Amino acid sequence: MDSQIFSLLLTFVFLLLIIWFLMTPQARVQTSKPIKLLSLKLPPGPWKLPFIGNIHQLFGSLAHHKLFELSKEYGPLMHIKLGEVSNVIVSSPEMAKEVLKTHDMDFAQRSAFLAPMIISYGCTNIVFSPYGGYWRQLRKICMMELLSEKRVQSFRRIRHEEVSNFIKTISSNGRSPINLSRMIFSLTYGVTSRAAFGKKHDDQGAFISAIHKVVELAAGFSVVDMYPSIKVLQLLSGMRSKLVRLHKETDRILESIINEHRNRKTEKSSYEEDLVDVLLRLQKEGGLDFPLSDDNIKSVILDMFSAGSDTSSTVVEWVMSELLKTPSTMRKAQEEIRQLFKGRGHADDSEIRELKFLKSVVLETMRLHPPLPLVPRECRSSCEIAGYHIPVKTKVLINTWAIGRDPKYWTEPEKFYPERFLHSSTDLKGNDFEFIPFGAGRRVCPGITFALANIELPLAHLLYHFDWELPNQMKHEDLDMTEAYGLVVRRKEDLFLVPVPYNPTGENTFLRMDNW
Ligand code: HEM
Repeated sequence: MDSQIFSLLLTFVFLLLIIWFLMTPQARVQTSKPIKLLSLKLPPGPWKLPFIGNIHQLFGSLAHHKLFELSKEYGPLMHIKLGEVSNVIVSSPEMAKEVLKTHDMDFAQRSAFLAPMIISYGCTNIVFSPYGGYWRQLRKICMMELLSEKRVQSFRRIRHEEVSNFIKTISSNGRSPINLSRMIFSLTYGVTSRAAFGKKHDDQGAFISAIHKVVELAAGFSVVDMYPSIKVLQLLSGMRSKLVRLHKETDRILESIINEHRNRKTEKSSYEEDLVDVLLRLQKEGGLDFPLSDDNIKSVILDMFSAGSDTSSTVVEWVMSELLKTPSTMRKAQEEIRQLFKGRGHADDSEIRELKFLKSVVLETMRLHPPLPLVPRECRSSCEIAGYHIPVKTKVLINTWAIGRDPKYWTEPEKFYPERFLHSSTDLKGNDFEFIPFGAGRRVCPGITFALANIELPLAHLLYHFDWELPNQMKHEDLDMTEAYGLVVRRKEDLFLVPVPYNPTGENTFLRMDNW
């Protein structure tokens, strides 16, 4: 947990104790309800302090690190209490399989908390809507229409144009250090904006910055989410007003985009449709079990950005960081790409997909840096796992960061060694429980194809067109790999690098990208 959250927590713990004692006896009985559950055979866990539970045990480090450490002592199915909220932490492939496969139905839901309630129109988005008919319909729209293989392919031109501009911008910078992190995030948002809205919108900057803030606030570890019954905290912490402001901003922008699309005179072919077009068409056609409202459309579009952009960008950022740390692996990846691009300066998407070593590099990076290290679920109906009782409404966090480091499955788990994936047929859809960066089961990520296209293409070009150096003669081993706090775990410090153009034939290969 970062220092900002730590100081916020300390302030509020004191405040909370006062509020708790001032509460009526009736209300105190209510907050003591979850404590009663401890008399059942819950999974083991560290001793809980009154009122704060195990909050203090998450201080000093990021939650997924601390939880991994605790799981070594208490086991792969561990019970902790954060304020009022009961949490079960899953830290091994075996337990993940139990939760996400054997008991998939029981855990096919996420806990609603304040940020998605306010930002995503009362959790009517795909990510947070409760399991049931509404979610099933949205999910189907997602799989069949928005994120299907065919749709992702239809955005090929957009990806190529954006990557081409990205590479040209880097090359125009000469050999001075660039903030590669910022450029990667802006590239992914650019591609997503054009895929969702058809063009880069005038308000794109404001929209992206609002989404960034939403992702920051949506980790679910804020005081307001740990004490959901003490509503006054939402006001005292300023969280509610911050979220309401962000919601108004994103809603205003999405409203104007929807109106713009509605007022457009010309019809588009299905191949040219952007995501807003698709959703408006489905709204007009009807045929769903519920009328698709404008707010439903907005919440789905928000998902595409909030669930899709930072996650994909952060993988590219971590790949570049890991390759900078291990120059021999960087060279190996470059050799493979340079062989494929030889004489052309580019390659087809299908050829890039066949780059075995690049793929292994991406997988190994996601093993060590899963963008969502704690996959959130909720128990829908009480059940038994490994002989322990999991009460309904328990929050479940699957620690994919810990699972990717399980020494039973990974030799030298902390080592960045892409070769371990070279001859394996690793499945990303959640069938191999020792590697589940996209989750598993009914609520597995539906954006895998879209994500991989947005990761592999820019990476192949970054590695083909440039050699990379660290600024100020920094040594590779000194590159800081500290993670930042957030729902999506990025680098704490932006990645500044010096690009050295690679130009084997002496001609300008960047220009060739125009004919790509
Ligand atoms: C490297 C990139 C990405 C990673 C690592 C990632 C990871 C995840 C994970 C772990 C989940 C939760 C799965 C579970 O509960 O089992 C998830 C859900 C989701 N992801 Fe992704 N994701 C990525 C990219 C994307 C993209 C590009 C999109 C869309 C444009 C997307 C849309 C979604 C949605 C809508 C859900 C909610 C699914 C549901 O609840 O039914 N993701 N993602």
